[in-house]
This record gives sequence, structure tokens and C-alpha cells, in this order.
Amino acid sequence: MAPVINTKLSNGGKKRAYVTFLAGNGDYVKGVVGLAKGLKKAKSKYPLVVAVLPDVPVNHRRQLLEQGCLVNEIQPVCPPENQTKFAMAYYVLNYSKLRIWKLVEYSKMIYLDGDIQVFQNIDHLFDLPDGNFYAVKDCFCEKTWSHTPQYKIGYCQQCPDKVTWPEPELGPKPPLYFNAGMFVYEPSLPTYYNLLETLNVVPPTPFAEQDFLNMYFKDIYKPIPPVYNLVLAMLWRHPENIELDKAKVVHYCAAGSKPWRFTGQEENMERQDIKMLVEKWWDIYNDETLDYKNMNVRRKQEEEEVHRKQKTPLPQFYTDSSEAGVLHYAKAPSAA
Ligand SMILES: O=c1ccn([C@@H]2O[C@H](COP(=O)(O)OP(=O)(O)O)[C@@H](O)[C@H]2O)c(=O)[nH]1
Ligand SMILES: OC[C@H]1O[C@H](O[C@@H]2[C@@H](O)[C@H](O)[C@@H](O)[C@H](O)[C@@H]2O)[C@H](O)[C@@H](O)[C@H]1O
Ligand SMILES: [Mn+2]
Repeated sequence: MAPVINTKLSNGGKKRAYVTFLAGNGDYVKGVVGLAKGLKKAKSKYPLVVAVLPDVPVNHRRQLLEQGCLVNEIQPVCPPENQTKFAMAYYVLNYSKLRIWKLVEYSKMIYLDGDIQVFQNIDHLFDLPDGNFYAVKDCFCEKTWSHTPQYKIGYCQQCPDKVTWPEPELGPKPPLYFNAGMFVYEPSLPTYYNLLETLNVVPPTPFAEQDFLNMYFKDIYKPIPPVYNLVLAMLWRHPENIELDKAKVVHYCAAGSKPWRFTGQEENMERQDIKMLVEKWWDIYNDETLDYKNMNVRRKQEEEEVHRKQKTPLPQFYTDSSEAGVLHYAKAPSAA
């Protein structure tokens, strides 16, 4: 019997963090910088880990460090050789997201795509019961789904009664399917290694790692409300399911909606709600008060103000170490 490996740190592994994924030397780094600033504006109390592929250049990594991100280099994950035509050619690199299951210094993490913005605090999602995989249901109505039977018959899980699933012809209804741009999960080495082993024997499919994760976690997947991952296509496909002003997380995944390369030319990009959401993204991206270096200055000023108001001297610890010029550890009072 193999010894049970304690994959959690000795401190009970209660560390939590947000995590995103960055590949290449292109403009997605802007998405991640925007996400880092959005989490700060939403006063999240957890850090943002950025899992970067080796091809992410040093100056992009520096930008992320300057925003207070924890940059963690990961190796690519390549699916087995296959003739599959991915819905988007670059989806093949998204399999590398699977490396985030190896981040076992954290007991629970929230994964967010780099084209996501967090407009309201979602830290409470870390308190969801362990042992499940939480994510928002996707929509099958965009033409990116034209290869699927559900698209062909006009079935979508967002409105399952509109076109009922024809079991006699197509067999059982597909299980609930989530968008893999945002999910709450628990890093685990056994799960990580089993994910990679399973990937080697499962043929790739058009939505790459999103299809794979849906297959792998289908028994523990628990849907959470769309306010936690507003897939933009929902605005024109299922407006009845959306209350835009309540959206805490917006996912700029519709074709042409990436704010940092927005032209407004693609289908649906002329909509006022899309333009408003893109503008909201830029307001955060351009807000210099959210830059980490400025936040540190502001935090120091706030602390000094508190000490001034309380007329309390700085703790002895700081004055000693500054005189001694070295940091020494304050001795904990003896238990005896
Ligand atoms: O050139 C790229 C393409 C994708 N990504 C990362 O992979 C995620 C998934 O890709 P994308 O969001 O474009 O897919 P969509 O949600 O639009 O289908 C992105 O959010 C980024 O975090 C990246 O870093 N560089
Ligand atoms: O690699 C597959 C990707 O699949 C998903 O995006 C899709 C999906 O949402 C479709 O339903 C939409 O129609 C489409 O626009 C959108 O790009 C994830 O957002 C992304 O993180 C990633 O997993
Ligand atoms: Mn995305």
C-alpha cells in the first residue's frame, strides 16, 4: 500500500490564490495586467498567480511582477498527435492550463482566463464546499459550436425546454457543460498526474482542454450562477438569463470582444452593452491608482496615518532591527 502523500503544506494547506494562464509574447499580457488590477480594485485578499509558458518574455514577466503577481513558469502540455481541427487553432496551447493542478502549495484556487475581468469581489467562492468543481454553464449557440449535434438541432442547456433533446434519435442528453474560462478547484498531485495520463488516451476535440475538463470532472461539476462568468454571447443568445448590472465577472470571449484589441467591427460588437463593458475594462486598465507600486505607497501612508492618530510608536521590533541593521526574529514567549 503506497504511503498516503500529504499534498498539503504542514500549515494545513489553507493558502488560497487566484490563478491565470499566459502564453506567447503577444498582447494577452494586457489582459492579465487588467485582471490583476481588477482584483485589486475589487479588494480581493488573495494573490494572483500567473502560470506562464517559457515563451513569455522577460519584460512581460516584469510587468506582472510590478503588478504584484506571483509569476510561475510552467511547461507546455501537448495533446496526443491528432487530426482534430480545434475551434480556434491556438486552443492547442490551452492544454497547458492543466499544469495548475500541480500548484499544491495552495489548497483552493480560482482559475480565471486572461480575457476575464472581476468587477465585484468573489473571494467568498473560496468558501464553497471542498470536493467539487465549480464553474458556470456555457452556451452552445455561437457558430463556434456548429460542429456539434446540439447546435445542429438548436438545443442549448441555457434553455433546455425551447428545443427538447431528441433522446430516441440522439441518445441521452449531454451532461451539463461548463465554460473553462473560470472555475473553482483544488490543486492535487494525484489529480494532476491522472489528468496527464488520461489526456494521453483521450483524442483531442474542438474545444481542447475545455472539452477535456468537462469530461474529466463531469461527476463532481456543480454549476454556479452566470454572474461569476458572464460569457458575452449570453447577452444576445439568452438575455432572459442575464442581469448585466449584477455580473461580478465578465468574460470577453466573444469574437472581437477582447478589450485590448477591440475594433467594434465584428458581429454584435456594435452593441451598447458590449461597448460599455469594454470601456469598463479600459477604465481599470488605465487606472494608475491601481498600479501595485502606487498602492504600496498609499498603504504605507495609511499605516503612518493610523500610527499618527493613535500616537503609538512603531513596534520595538522595527526600531531594534533598523538600529541593528539586521532583521532578527522576535522570540516567541516560552510556552512554559
Ligand atoms: O495567445 C494566447 C492565447 C490564449 N492565452 C491564454 O489562454 C486563455 C484562453 O484563451 P481565450 O481566452 O482566448 O479563449 P476564449 O475564452 O476566447 O475561448 C486566455 O484567456 C489566456 O489566458 C494566452 O495567454 N495567449
Ligand atoms: O480552449 C477552449 C476555450 O473554450 C472556451 O471558450 C469558448 C467557449 O466559451 C465557447 O462556448 C464560445 O462560443 C467561444 O466563443 C469561446 O471562445 C473557454 O472560454 C476558453 O478558456 C478555452 O477553454
Ligand atoms: Mn477566455
